[in-house]
Amino acid sequence: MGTIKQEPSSELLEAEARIWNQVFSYINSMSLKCVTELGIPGIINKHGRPMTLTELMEALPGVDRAKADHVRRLMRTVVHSGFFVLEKVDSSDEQGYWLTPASRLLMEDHPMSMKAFLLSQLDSVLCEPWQHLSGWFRNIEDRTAFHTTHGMSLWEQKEQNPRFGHLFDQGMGNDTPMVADVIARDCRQVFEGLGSLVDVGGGTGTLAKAIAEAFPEIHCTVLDLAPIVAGLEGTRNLKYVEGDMFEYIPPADAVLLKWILHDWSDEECVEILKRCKEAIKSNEKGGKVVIIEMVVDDQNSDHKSVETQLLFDMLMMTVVGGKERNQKEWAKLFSDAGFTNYKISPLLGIRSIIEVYP
Ligand SMILES: C[S@@+](CC[C@H](N)C(=O)[O-])C[C@H]1O[C@@H](n2cnc3c(N)ncnc32)[C@H](O)[C@@H]1O
Ligand SMILES: O=c1cc(-c2ccc(O)c(O)c2)oc2c(O)c(O)ccc12
Repeated sequence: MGTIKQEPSSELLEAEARIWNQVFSYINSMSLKCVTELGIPGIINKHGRPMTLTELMEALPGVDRAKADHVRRLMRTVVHSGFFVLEKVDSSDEQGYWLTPASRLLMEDHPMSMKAFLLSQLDSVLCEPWQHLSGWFRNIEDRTAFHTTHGMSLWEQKEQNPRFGHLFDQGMGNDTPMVADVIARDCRQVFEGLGSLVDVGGGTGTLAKAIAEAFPEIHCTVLDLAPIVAGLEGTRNLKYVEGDMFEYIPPADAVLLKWILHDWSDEECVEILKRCKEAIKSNEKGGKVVIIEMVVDDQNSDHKSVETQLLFDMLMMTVVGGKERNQKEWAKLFSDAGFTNYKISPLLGIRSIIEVYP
């Protein structure tokens, strides 16, 4: 009697494939990092038309022609992920690599380049903490897995490791041109009519500078910690103030918080928001706080957007000890800090502009 061979069920095979796909998804990130480090988006752009593998090999500095087939396989992966397309090259049967909107943003000299963002996020300083996440869950001492890994906060690491510090600041800075563009074009009503604005935790002032230019009537102040703003020169309608947002925020018609509150716990956010409320209290129309952050929405948003928001939330938990919040969580913070009203405008992709009123 022959044995009956039991085929693995299709469900099992699907489960296996799902695990492979999830386990290897970091290879997508790292392949994209490699393509970016090799400068391939810029090389194809400079070429000006779809670029064959042979042409790419000729233009790639420091990569031996013997690696052509490896480059082809690398490119096949990032084409599959949607970062490049294969297009017919004029007057030949050959196909060449061409850019998509996403790979254009990885060119060094694109005005809204995200190259530094990619390189900073995939640096080993920020990847290593993920190896220690479960260890951190079992450890009640450390605020984050970043602490468990590096023995210090992200902000301390930036100071101690200038290579990483510079890379991280450049990566954060990558976000500003996109936000500044949307503010100046699609969100003018949020800033129009203000006489003064303080950008709390505004770093070296790239966003405040863009606002000061787009709205010449607004007097802008950048508040950040002393080491960040020391020695920076203002302009006619922009000045720098050193200080701690938990202590005191200078008075203004509006306070701007971009990517600040997601670094902090609910209790810390309420403290910051109370200082904001004091800062706007002398405004006769009541003033407002303008927050640029995500509002996590797992009910109405599409699957990919929610996934990106959840990944950001995990990043905040792991690197700084903050969190991304849903509408209910935001509403609670505002009411706990003594504000009476707020308006959420989802104008910035998966982020929103939240206007909060006393
Ligand atoms: C994640 S960065 C955001 C920077 C900028 N708003 C942006 O969106 O690019 C957080 C900023 O908060 C600043 N910061 C941290 N603690 C602060 C404090 N107690 N008072 C003022 N600024 C602070 C940091 O120096 C840093 O520039
Ligand atoms: O690791 C971080 C990365 C970023 C970041 C995200 C998307 C971008 O396009 C960008 O240019 C920077 O933002 C952070 C942040 O806002 C924090 O408060 C703390 C850590 C991070």
